[in-house]
Amino acid sequence: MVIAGPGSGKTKTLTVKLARILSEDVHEPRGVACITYNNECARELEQRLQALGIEAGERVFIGTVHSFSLKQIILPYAEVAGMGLPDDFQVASNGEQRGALERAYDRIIAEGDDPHARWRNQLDRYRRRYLDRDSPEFLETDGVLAELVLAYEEELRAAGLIDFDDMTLLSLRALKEHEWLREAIKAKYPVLIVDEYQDLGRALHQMVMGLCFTTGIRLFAVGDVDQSIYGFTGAAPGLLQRLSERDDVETVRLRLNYRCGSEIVRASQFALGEERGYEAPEDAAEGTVYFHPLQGRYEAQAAYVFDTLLPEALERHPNLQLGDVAILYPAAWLGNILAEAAAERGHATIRADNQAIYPRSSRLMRWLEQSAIWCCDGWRSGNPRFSRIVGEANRMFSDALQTDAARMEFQRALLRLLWERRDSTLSLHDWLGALRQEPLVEVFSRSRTLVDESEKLDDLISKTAPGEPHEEMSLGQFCGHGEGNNRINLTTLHSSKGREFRVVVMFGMDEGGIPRRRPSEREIMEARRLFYVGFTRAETEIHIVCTRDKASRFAVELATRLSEK
Ligand SMILES: Nc1ncnc2c1ncn2[C@@H]1O[C@H](COP(=O)(O)OP(=O)(O)OP(=O)(O)O)[C@@H](O)[C@H]1O
Repeated sequence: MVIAGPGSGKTKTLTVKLARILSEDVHEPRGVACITYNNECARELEQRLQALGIEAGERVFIGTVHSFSLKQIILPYAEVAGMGLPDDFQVASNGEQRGALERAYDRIIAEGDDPHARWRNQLDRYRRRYLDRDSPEFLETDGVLAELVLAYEEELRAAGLIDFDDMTLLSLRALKEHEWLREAIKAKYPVLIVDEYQDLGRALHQMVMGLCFTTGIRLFAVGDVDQSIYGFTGAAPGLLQRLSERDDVETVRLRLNYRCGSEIVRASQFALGEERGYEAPEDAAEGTVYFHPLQGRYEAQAAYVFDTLLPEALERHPNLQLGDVAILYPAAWLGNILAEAAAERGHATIRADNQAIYPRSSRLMRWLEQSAIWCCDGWRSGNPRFSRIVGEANRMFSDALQTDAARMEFQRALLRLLWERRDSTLSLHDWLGALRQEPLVEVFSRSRTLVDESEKLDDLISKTAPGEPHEEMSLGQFCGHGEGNNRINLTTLHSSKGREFRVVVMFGMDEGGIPRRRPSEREIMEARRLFYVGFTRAETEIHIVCTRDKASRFAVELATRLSEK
């Protein structure tokens, strides 16, 4: 287990280790399973592995704990493990989940309030917190919630559906019950690799305990308790600590931060409020921390970022490209203000938050971007290669493309379609529509797991339709073709995790935003870690933009401690 701070090379170590294990330790047909927090992290790992000459495929599973549960446990073993699912079960869409909650609410609570606003988060948290449905903790900690959870799960099951949390819960239950299932997983994947352990929650932790410490799968995990920012989704960073303290776990701690300039590394520990002894390597550049207490509304502050802060940074670093710059903010609505200000000045942006025109973390969307790049230029440059696009499709659509003949037919249809549309000026709407119509329609109709993803595609198709706000969007704009590395990154602090940029602007660093209004002790601690995660994305310059007189307590403390030196 590697426990280390930001920029210490955890992800780099993990990918190199994975590559070495695959080429030297684990021989065909066995492989390695690598579990990470979200699809964005999975893509990042796949790309880094590719740079080492390793394609994810038959022998390497890279994905979230949900996709591991679904693809490696539920789909192959639901029936023999007696999971009680119908043969043709489906993954519930958002609408179906809402329906199940409404029906469960009417059965159990029925007080006339909005079940989604009032109960959804509580329900999710309770389900992730208490995994064993027969345990006294589950049944007694909150009797009403326990009943609501049971009713909700019954409603889903009655409709032949499972949702995301079910994936891990059902898998965990089956693994606990059946030693043969654990042995089967071990036969296929004698090594399990886990990235971002601190954010993965109880279900994964219990899976790891069963698969690794009972069944004997080798474990390699990396994490950082200080970067735990998903408490609200059930992350429990204490589990990482507990694992590292076991006698049969060797824990390695890394001290150097290779990413950030030395001044930024030093300041980052003030941002966290803990002295961790992290340092930059001896030959590291210094890096600079800037504070910008501003007056006025966020619109005016955004104008300052684009008209003053950014031009000055570009002047200091003549080879800086806009793609090396990221603006981070605590909530997506601030991203709207920034996106508008950027557009008014003719800057292209890439947004990674839930207000983005489509969710960048979606696996299908990433695949569509890659296919679009192929149409714009990849068919000529080999970047990406068509075989890679097909490989990813085969993995993503594995439950719909089960035979060689089906895969071949899909590949032919896809190639024909993309080949005829090698033009970056095509309307995105038409391109997506054609893809949806031909190769994808079959896949979606045969798949039991892609309802959510197909809804995202349909949503994007309607947002780009004639008369809609994004009707002008071209294929090239969709995938950033021709803009090189010139799109400014706009992202929430949460989505900036794991990434790095030469210049980072932390925007809206105000009380009420980070932490939120009237925070609990726990929320203050998590907000501080979020502040720290954002801060440590910067290589060369970090800019804290805040409202004068309203600055976040974390920014104030940081400025005070830096001025004390
Ligand atoms: N031993 C090393 N020597 C030089 N550079 C390194 C070394 N290890 C990692 N790096 C570089 O440092 C940067 C940070 O590495 P990486 O992303 O793996 O860190 P991390 O620990 O996963 O960070 P975080 O937790 O903040 O996401 C990368 O640019 C990586 O290439």
